[in-house]
Amino acid sequence: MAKTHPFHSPRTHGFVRVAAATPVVHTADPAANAEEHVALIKQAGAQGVDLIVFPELSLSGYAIDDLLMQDALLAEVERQIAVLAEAAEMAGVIAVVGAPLRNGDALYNCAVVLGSGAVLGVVPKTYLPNYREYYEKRWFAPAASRSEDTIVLDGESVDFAPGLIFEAVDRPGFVFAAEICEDFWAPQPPSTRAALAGARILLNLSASNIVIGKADERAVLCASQSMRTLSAYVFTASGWGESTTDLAWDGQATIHELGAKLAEGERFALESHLTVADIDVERIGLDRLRNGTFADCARLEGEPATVVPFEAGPGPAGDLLRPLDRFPFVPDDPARLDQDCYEAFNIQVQGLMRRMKATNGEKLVIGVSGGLDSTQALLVACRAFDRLGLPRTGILGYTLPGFATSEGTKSNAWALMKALGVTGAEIDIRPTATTMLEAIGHPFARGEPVHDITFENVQAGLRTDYLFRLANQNGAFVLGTGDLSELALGWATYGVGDHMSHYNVNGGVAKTLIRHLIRWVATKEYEGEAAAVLQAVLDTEISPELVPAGADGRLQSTEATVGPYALNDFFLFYITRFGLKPSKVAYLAHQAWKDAATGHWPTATPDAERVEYDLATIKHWLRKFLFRFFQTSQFKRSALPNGPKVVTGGSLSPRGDWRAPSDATARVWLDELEANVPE
Ligand SMILES: Nc1ncnc2c1ncn2[C@@H]1O[C@H](COP(=O)(O)OP(=O)(O)OC[C@H]2O[C@@H]([n+]3cccc(C(=O)O)c3)[C@H](O)[C@@H]2O)[C@@H](O)[C@H]1O
Ligand SMILES: Nc1ncnc2c1ncn2[C@@H]1O[C@H](COP(=O)(O)OP(=O)(O)OP(=O)(O)O)[C@@H](O)[C@H]1O
Ligand SMILES: NC(=O)CC[C@H](N)C(=O)O
Repeated sequence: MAKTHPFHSPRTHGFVRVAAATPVVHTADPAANAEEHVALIKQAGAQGVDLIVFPELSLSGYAIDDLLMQDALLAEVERQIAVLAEAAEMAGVIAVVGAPLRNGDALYNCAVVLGSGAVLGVVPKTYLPNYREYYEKRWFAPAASRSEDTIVLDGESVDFAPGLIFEAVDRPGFVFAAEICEDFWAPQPPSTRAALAGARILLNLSASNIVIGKADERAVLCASQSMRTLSAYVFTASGWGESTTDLAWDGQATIHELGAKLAEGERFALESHLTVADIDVERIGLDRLRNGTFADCARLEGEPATVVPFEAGPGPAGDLLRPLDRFPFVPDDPARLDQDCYEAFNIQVQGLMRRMKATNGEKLVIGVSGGLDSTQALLVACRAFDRLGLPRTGILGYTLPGFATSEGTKSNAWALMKALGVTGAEIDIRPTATTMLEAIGHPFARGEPVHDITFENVQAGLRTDYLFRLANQNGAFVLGTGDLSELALGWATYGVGDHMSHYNVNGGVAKTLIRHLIRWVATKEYEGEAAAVLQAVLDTEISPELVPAGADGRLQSTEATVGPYALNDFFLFYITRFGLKPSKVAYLAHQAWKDAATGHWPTATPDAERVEYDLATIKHWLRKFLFRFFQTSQFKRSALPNGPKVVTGGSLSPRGDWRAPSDATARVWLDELEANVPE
């Protein structure tokens, strides 16, 4: 399929490409500064940038003191604005530049928005710093003192006000506003109002001199402003060339979205350069949609804003320019992964401890298969018992071999129970299963190799039956093991089956994270025999082991049936956390997974798991996921045991993040996928 299909363009999926420009500054030389601007605007155009923003007073230089009062300088700035408007039009970008501009008898520190060969509007600075090293009130008037809401530039009258909103008429969600440096150090930055009025991209033109610790301060402000206002925040501060008479300038440039950093430029660089990223304005819109507090705040605190319409450029093409995790539930930054595992494990342990305490429980029952989920639940139980001061012998682990249980998993189960010091026991479920299969007249009981769903569920059901009765007999409760990914897929036997338990510690944890959690606990808490058996569990292929090996000797493989968990967890995150369209989920999955050699992998990902998926494979499994998730498995999620929410992607408990009817159809998602994802 030719890469010219609109599916392959970031623009189709609601991305806006922004550039934070860091030009070399020529002190008090507007013509030289304009040349730097033109070069960067051309570069941006060539990279498919939609919106480029320059630092504060970028046309004059910031630290020029009383030169700001010179007629020759101010007139030259006005002349160069016309030059830049033309350059922006030629490059097909919207440019926002910093300039000192006269209006009436006052001088304002302004953001000038240029598009379609003209000035679209001018935003004067609201908060002028006049403390410590800053003396802006000596030269500038604040926005609030203006007597006019328009300004005449190059013979044209345009809007002149803080909080102007610029909205693309041809690109839904491409709505931005600008503020100037000190503005966002104020307790109530103008950009907060702009966001409440609909702006999704907030720009900051800054001339923030650098002192030790300042870069972190700005990064915190950018992250928190983008998180609090559910927006993207683009910050660019003046760099090399600003006057060092009394201060120094590092040219920090960052792009944040919903609290996360998308891109960061080189600081203390000596060359003009761009920091570019694709902002997901569609996702910002969806997040605002589901977060009622944003709308409530807009009603309480919002003010009407002047909206300036504009025509956007053709938009970004080629690959997506933003960081994209292959595993949304497993960060590839080792420090972050360590923190996530610490939190996930402690959430699980706390959940269980509280339930043990509340029920005066001293024992629990768990089916130990030697697979990933029951291993993780067992590790959680051990930690909870240790912290409660209860002997681990109160954890009653049962290995319950059936018709397809392999020697490998059974011996792992036994080794695990022994190494962890819990009470182990084994009950062969085959005689009881045979009795049940006989009673219901199943052909397997007559010796026929019929391994259908009934055959599978008889075993899963009997295991559960045994565990619940053992719980009654021992004054214990049954610990559930099913994970978030299995809940998404309906990959559990309903009711009388592994779907049910008295308390489930894994229901909030995605399968891709469970693997890393086991690795994390193994490294932090265990050594010797226990660490070795945990590694053996990690090395075992995921299988329910309900159907005997085929003629080729291969065991039933879960991922061969439901698709790779790596992809399923990717789909799950973007569909439940943000409500993205299937075509966009497919696009993001393709960008993240199409090339195993690019991007980052979570540390400790085995080489064999460093795979790639082409678009056809992604579409195939996404189709299955959508059908399972939206159409066939909700009834299983509507009746779930208690258990803690763990990941930000959401829980699937009907008492938590996800409520849905159990009798819906997946049609709208399947149709959207077929219509918009090429074969
Ligand atoms: N919307 C709805 N509302 C109410 N009931 C609904 C329903 N849709 C189906 N049903 C009924 O539900 C039943 C089907 O559900 P269910 O009995 O669960 O059976 P089902 O989902 O067909 O089978 C369970 C699947 O989970 C797999 N499994 C089981 C155990 C462990 C693991 C694992 O690896 O962890 C995997 C197993 O391999 C099998 O593919 C049918 O009787 C059907 O009529
Ligand atoms: N042979 C077994 N012995 C004891 N319990 C079992 C056995 N097989 C399954 N179970 C119980 O049923 C649950 C679901 O079974 P399943 O095999 O699907 O999960 P798992 O092996 O723990 O992990 P995974 O789903 O990752 O393979 C298990 O977590 C376990 O509690
Ligand atoms: N130019 C400005 O508005 C600078 C003030 C800003 N608070 C800073 O610390 O850099």
